[in-house]
Amino acid sequence: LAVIVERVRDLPGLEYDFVIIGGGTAGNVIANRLTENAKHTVLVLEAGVSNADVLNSMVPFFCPRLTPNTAFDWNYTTTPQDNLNGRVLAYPRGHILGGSSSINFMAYTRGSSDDYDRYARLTRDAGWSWDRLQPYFRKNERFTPPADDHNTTGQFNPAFHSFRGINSVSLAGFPQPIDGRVIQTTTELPGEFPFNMDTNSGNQLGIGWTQSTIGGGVRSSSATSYLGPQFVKRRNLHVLLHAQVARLIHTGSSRGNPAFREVEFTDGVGGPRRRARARKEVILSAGSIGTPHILLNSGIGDATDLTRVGIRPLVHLPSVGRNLSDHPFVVNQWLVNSVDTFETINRNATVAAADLQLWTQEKMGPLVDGAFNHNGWIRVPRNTTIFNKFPDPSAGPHTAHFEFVISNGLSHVPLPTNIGNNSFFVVSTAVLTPVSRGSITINSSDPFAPPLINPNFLSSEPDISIMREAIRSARHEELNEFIRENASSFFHPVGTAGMSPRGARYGVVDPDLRVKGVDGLRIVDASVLPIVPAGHTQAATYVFAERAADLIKKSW
Ligand SMILES: Cc1cc2nc3c(=O)[nH]c(=O)nc-3n(C[C@H](O)[C@H](O)[C@H](O)COP(=O)(O)OP(=O)(O)OC[C@H]3O[C@@H](n4cnc5c(N)ncnc54)[C@H](O)[C@@H]3O)c2cc1C
Repeated sequence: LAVIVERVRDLPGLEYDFVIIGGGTAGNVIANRLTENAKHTVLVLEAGVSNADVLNSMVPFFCPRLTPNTAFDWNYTTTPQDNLNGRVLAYPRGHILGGSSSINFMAYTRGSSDDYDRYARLTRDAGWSWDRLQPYFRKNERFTPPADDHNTTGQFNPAFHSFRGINSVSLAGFPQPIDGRVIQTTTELPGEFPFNMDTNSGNQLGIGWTQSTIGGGVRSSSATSYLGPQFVKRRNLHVLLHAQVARLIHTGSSRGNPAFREVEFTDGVGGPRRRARARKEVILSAGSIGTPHILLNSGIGDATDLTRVGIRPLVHLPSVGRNLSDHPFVVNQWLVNSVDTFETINRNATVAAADLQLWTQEKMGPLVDGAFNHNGWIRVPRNTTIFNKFPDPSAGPHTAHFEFVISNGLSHVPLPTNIGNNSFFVVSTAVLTPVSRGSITINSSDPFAPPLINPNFLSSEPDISIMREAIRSARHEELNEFIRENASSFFHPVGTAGMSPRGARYGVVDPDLRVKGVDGLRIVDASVLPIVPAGHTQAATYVFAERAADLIKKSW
């Protein structure tokens, strides 16, 4: 019996110890770790398609081709953004096994130690602190040589990395002509842009070499790693694709709380609805958009809001879908006279075909890397007046307020039509410590109608001030209007099913990730992070999932 199947008729049954909703970044970690114990049976319900043989998901340089508006994306859009001149933004999420780890830009960035220590403080659970999570970083990460096997001495610090985990991470495997100039800047302007040999050490500040979830020149996702060939042959693990979950079913009560141990889903795209049952727990891992959407569809959320759309409230949990935080992002580009930039590959079919042949035959050449070889993690200067008006929103002194993503050209295809034959140098900027909070809500009782996604970007003054500072340090003019006209998402939403201390009157899950006031249901994905870390969010998601797997195993 194949373990990854497309129809219910190919499953041995519909009752398992654990039913995991979403075969994404976190969901596949849980599936892997729980089935290490041969006695635990696990079913993963994934709405999206198979990742097998999806070339754009395998070839790192093709990552921008996976979103938006493809079969691998949920193709969500935001509500019109009041503070972005009313613009509606694409809001991609992976609709494919591996979830967003199969379509993301692969940057492996942990954030700062301060971020995790703040999670521990906010949840009153020291288990979420930087030090206590180190074993879980190590279980996740497998640091591997870059595709070109170059000498990486001085480009990362091995002391902070694991070479034995499951998910491959590597440095860039193809040199870009700008690499030397970026490093030269760190020696010429060490005050503003100091070099940091390893920005994943917990002290992230400075400019460093990008580490990415790539192994041997190929993307490493939760599907290729945690559901790799050595794991999917486990007889106690089943994965059902094209299974879109509509809602959780109330199955009586246990331990004094309503229990939700059944899941209603589609058997095939647009197919009939079926139900799966968990003897032990349902694990909701549908991501920062999918998870609150499914909770609301199931009657778990703000009772007044649910009643208004015709859904009977079963558990009044007003924080569901609130508290969305995401990084606003702006692409800043400069004309260059070089033609050895990304535009050449994206513009010239002959060059692209030769590069693809090199990748296919040898896993070498420019396609082995994603869209950047360097990132910078920077605090606004101490002498700015920004923090006279409002408190410093960062998690602590080792935490950046903004990020530089440094690219040898524009990575998105198709290229904008108004750039002619020009070539570019790109420093994108992101606010890492946003104060703005958005929401996921619904305006329909149809579980398959898309939710309303409002990241509410730049609705708080500190966010636009920090973005201004970020672009100023990358040298740009006419800043506010430029920002409102160009900012979009960095695709890092979290917090929509946030974790809070046990007994708190706000939040959606306890520090052991059980849904408050509910039995038989936990949430394990990026939605539980109460605040977005000062880093891209996959590393934190993987590490939270690794610890969550241990918490679940311990309780059974
Ligand atoms: C375009 C893009 C680029 C990004 N770039 C980076 C980057 O470079 N570095 C980085 O660290 N982070 C990046 N991120 C963010 C990072 O990928 C996410 O934070 C992380 O993968 C989230 O993991 P998750 O487990 O919470 O959700 P996901 O990985 O999205 O998993 C959720 C899964 O649940 C499934 N699902 C949802 N609803 C249902 C339903 N109703 N029924 C059944 N299944 C359902 C989805 O199909 C999906 O497979 C990027 C994200 C995007 C979208």
